Amino acid sequence: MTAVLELIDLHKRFGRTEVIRGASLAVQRGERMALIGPNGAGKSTLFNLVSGRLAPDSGQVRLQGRAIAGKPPYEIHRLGLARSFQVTHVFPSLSVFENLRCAVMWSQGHGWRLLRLPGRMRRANERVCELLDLLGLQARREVPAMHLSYAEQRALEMGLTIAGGSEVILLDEPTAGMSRSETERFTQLIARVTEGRTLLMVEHDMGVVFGLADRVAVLVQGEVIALDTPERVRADARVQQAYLGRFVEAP
Ligand SMILES: Nc1ncnc2c1ncn2[C@@H]1O[C@H](COP(=O)(O)OP(=O)(O)OP(=O)(O)O)[C@@H](O)[C@H]1O
Repeated sequence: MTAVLELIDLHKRFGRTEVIRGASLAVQRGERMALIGPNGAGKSTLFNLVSGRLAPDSGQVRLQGRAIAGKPPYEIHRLGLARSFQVTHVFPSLSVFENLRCAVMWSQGHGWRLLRLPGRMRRANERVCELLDLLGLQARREVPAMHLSYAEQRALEMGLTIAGGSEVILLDEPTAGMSRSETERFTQLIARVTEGRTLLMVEHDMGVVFGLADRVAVLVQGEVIALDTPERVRADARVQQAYLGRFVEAP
């Protein structure tokens, strides 16, 4: 197996507090990995180090073998890593179609003027149609994003994340705020849109973790203390201790 994304001995401190303390893990090509850990463990910080929002104090991040730590987010995106955020980044007054087309254009490095070239416009529109089918949003394509339901907005956000066809997808709490039935549908959507890609996601919902993840990485106080299949991680005594036993409540 080939590691597509590698985190190697990462360290990051804010002031006097070391938040990431030698975190290492490798995500294999085509794997779906969940990153879990108690509140304040450093999950978002780790995502920020991988996606380029923060630079590590030491250590390295490798994307398809290439060192990316410290590069700006747009460059890391162009190299094949896309990240979603807990807060949605949609343009509220633009339609679903227009939002997706902006993301497709941006990922190809085109501005509006270049899109006027007929070939580019046609290719961008075709890609948007593929995305609408994949997301189940074809019937909602002309609706302004602000009129979508919460779950539809999250689906659109997912579309914006994958629009550029990145190999590696980072999802930050993709089902946060959803009802049980919305969560189940969205879990299926995540499985569909990440088919054939590599996924690393922060997720608190153990139903989603067990439904999607091939392996689970457990971050506690800035260190990866376990990295294994969901079942083995659930049985790990250190994980039980870190979660004060609550992890056993998983399905
Ligand atoms: N920019 C920052 N400046 C100072 N401290 C920070 C900064 N970002 C995060 N922290 C601190 O780092 C620690 C880890 O935060 P982080 O958000 O990465 O944890 P988390 O595992 O994502 O938590 P949660 O599950 O609650 O979202 C926390 O104590 C937080 O207060």
